[in-house]
Amino acid sequence: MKVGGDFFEDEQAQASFFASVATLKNQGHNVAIVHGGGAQLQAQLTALGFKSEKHEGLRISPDEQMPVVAGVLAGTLNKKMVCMAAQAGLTGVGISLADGNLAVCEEVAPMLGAVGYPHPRSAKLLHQLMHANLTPIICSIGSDLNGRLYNVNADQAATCISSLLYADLYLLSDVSGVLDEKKQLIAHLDDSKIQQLVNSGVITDGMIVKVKAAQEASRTLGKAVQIGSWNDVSILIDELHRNTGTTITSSGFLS
Ligand SMILES: Nc1ncnc2c1ncn2[C@@H]1O[C@H](COP(=O)(O)OP(=O)(O)O)[C@@H](O)[C@H]1O
Ligand SMILES: CC(=O)N[C@@H](CCC(=O)OP(=O)(O)O)C(=O)O
Repeated sequence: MKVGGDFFEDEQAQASFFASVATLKNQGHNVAIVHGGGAQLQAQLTALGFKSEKHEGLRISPDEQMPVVAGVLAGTLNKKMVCMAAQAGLTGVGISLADGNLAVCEEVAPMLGAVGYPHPRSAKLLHQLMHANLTPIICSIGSDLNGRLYNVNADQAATCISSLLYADLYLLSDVSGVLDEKKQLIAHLDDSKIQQLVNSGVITDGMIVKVKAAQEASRTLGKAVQIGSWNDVSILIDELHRNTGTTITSSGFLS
């Protein structure tokens, strides 16, 4: 499960999300959590006098800004997530994509600076943590084999983790799912419909990155991916595969 958007500003959502994760664990499901924090990172960069812009939903991240980027995402927010988990009775272990050889990053484009695309490497650490009844809480900071740190979009980080675990993927944000031009929830999207909605400007900004990450996960895993709200996560408990948001299926997906 991946949480992003205003999650860090909403204490009620945090409590109910982690309570739901605890219930899922008690029901015998293993859960790994990936988190974003773009809004909090933006606020910290601004407070420190850095200008920060996004290109097609990805934050341009000069290497000299990486201490702040990593400080917020892998530091403050990752540890806050571990504390929230503890309040729900879960023992979380906060890690990054760079830990345990989970992933190796590749620079996306020189003009974006240290923005990385994560290639999955080893699920060993995740399996060991979950086997020990610990909940992995993963931030979207990665590295390459030369030791350069990268800022990874958290939806892409979640896709990487789901493919390592062959796990069902839930991308949970502050919207109920993908919305149409009348702001109505779209129950199901496939490749051609996504392309159409992106071309017509109905899907924009961070949602473009999110649907593309969901498409990639659906293709790799051969199963549907959910885009929904962390507010609805408790509904998932009774029926894990119930769709409360938008279900994404991509070519190669076999039902
Ligand atoms: N068609 C759409 N449906 C829903 N949200 C959309 C759409 N197009 C753009 N958005 C925007 O995308 C945002 C979610 O993407 P993003 O902010 O990157 O989420 P997160 O931080 O959870 O990854 C929504 O809050 C909304 O402002
Ligand atoms: C490269 C890139 O764009 N990285 C993201 C990482 C955080 C993120 O994705 O947070 P949300 O899920 O809350 O949006 C960023 O800097 O905002």
